[in-house]
Amino acid sequence: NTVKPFSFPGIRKTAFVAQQPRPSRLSPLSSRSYAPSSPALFTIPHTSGIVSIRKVSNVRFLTPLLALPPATAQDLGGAALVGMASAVWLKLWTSLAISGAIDSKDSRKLIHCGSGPLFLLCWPFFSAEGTARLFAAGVPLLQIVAMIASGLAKAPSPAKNDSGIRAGESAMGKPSGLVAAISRSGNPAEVLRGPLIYVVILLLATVVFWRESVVGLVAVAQMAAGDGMADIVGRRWGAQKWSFSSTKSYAGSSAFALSGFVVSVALIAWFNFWGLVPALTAGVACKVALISILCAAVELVPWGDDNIFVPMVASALASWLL
Ligand SMILES: Nc1ccn([C@@H]2O[C@H](COP(=O)(O)OP(=O)(O)OP(=O)(O)O)[C@@H](O)[C@H]2O)c(=O)n1
Ligand SMILES: C/C(=C\CO)CCC[C@H](C)CCC[C@H](C)CCCC(C)C
Repeated sequence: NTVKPFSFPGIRKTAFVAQQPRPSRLSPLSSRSYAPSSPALFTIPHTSGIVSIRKVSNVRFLTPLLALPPATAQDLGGAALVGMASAVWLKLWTSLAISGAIDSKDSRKLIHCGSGPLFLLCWPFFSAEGTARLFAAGVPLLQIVAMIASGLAKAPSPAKNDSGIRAGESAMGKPSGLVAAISRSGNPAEVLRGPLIYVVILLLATVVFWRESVVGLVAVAQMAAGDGMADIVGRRWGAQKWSFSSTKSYAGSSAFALSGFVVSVALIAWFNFWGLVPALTAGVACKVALISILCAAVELVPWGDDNIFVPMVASALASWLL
């Protein structure tokens, strides 16, 4: 690998892009090469023109990164940035849930809807090396460790104020930030169920599918956007229930199919933009629509965990149809 500097005219910044030889280790889909290179990850402010690698190495904090092979530096930097973005994302919803600005049910479902797709949106910023997926997988892995630590924490004692549950608190008392934002009742043990399974699925999608296949994209979109929106929409506008269910509504299932479809298609278009997957054709869009409808039907099944069954069925259907 070589490092090639280039400048953006008028922006007065220089980016360093790892110019990688077409990796033979990647799957046939990737090596078919839908794009020339990975995007620039680091931009280094400077005052004029193109800077040399020696000048950049004067930026102290970058020196250890520059000593690494460019692809490794890109993946390490990428994982650190995505990890930080993840912390900011969770902090945002946690603060809103704790302050009482939004209901913890909504913060939980908005985190559910957004985390998976946002994480996938970051995948193109990693290098084309075969090990890149392992660096990316470090983000859900660290999250799993944090969730196990929060989940094993002692449940807080019930709030002393019997007049009601204060904003940001629950029947279980005042839970920790993450627990407040992603558990239903404020019981830390709940983090070890649906939320933990969700992040394990993200980890598996990263390691197993990575960005060379649309299967992982579709599976995560159905689990995150589809299932999350079914709840958000169904709880508000889901008065008309399915005849066989007292909780699941037509509105919820329609929101599932529509959001699962829109987010799957958007992710495929994003990955195609970076040249990582083939262009979205009408045929592929129709198949994704069918997968979204079938996953919405799976969500109606009253047993099992949606965070397991939905991505399992979605990945099986996507592997078969796409
Ligand atoms: N097809 C669906 C799915 C969900 N809902 C609404 O969303 C709520 C929660 O549904 P669901 O996610 O299936 O319940 P749980 O799995 O128990 O909740 P969670 O995912 O938060 O664990 C339901 O009560 C219902 O109001 C709906 O109307 N139609
Ligand atoms: C509440 C959840 C599921 C319940 O059905 C989702 C839990 C999500 C995790 C707490 C957070 C996962 C973060 C991702 C690993 C990384 C997101 C990165 C992105 C850039 C925001």
